[in-house]
Amino acid sequence: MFSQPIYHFLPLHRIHIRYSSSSTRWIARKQSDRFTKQAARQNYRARSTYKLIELDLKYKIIKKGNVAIDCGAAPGGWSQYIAERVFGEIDSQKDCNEKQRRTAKSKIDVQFDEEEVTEEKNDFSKQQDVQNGLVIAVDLCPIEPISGVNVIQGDITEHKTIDKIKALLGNRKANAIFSDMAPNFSGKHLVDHMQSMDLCEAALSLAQETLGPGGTFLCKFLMGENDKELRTKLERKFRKVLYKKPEASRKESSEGYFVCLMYSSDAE
Ligand SMILES: C[S@@+](CC[C@H](N)C(=O)[O-])C[C@H]1O[C@@H](n2cnc3c(N)ncnc32)[C@H](O)[C@@H]1O
Repeated sequence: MFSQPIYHFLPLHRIHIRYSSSSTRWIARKQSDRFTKQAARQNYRARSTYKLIELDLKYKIIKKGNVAIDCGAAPGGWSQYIAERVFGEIDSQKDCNEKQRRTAKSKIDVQFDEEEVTEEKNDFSKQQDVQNGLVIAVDLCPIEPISGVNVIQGDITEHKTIDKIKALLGNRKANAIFSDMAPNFSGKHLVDHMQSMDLCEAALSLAQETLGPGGTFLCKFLMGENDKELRTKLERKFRKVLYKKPEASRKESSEGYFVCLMYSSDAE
């Protein structure tokens, strides 16, 4: 008699979906999280945008007119913010957002400490202006268009993706390379850690091909036995390498970020 499932005829409030207790906790946590709410209010696609905002406010990574590459960019929160900085929307067209962002800044409560790096760090970026700005977002998954952002759907570990990035750069070098890439979680910490290390290596290899002198490299990694080795490698290429866990990064997550400042292609 019924060609469609019975719940099509029930009023919505009568439908009870059974969630497992871990899903219920996940939904509750997501709904109550202040960064999730803030992202919804400020139209950022991901709560993780506040990790980048905290690090950018602290280390002044992104400047108007910069060339920036965002690896593992989907759904696009980081790229939205990077584009706002690069094309200057935060200072001009989006006054309202700027006001909100100042609130975000005060809420994030960034402590400037002795590690703070001042304006002189990225001389290369001072030579550029807004018209020259270029933002490239790369991900395995599709990304809904973001104003001013060049999207490449591809795997960062593949040559053809690197070639597409280089084609967009032309003869320019990047001021900053970001990687918020994360593997598909297997649930086995060692496996996830090793895959995360591979993604960091792929992003670093991109940096070695495309980052200009004095440039910044910011990458997420899952902590584990090999992260010291990665850090040592980074220290050979960057004048300063800092480990950071931004406030928006969940305490229970094993992720951390390396903020690498002042790239030198000749260093070893
Ligand atoms: C945590 S999400 C990034 C969120 C993003 N920063 C934002 O603000 O919207 C991690 C992303 O890394 C991407 N990713 C993982 N491996 C990748 C690879 N080999 N190449 C490109 N992207 C990759 C995933 O598809 C996923 O979208």
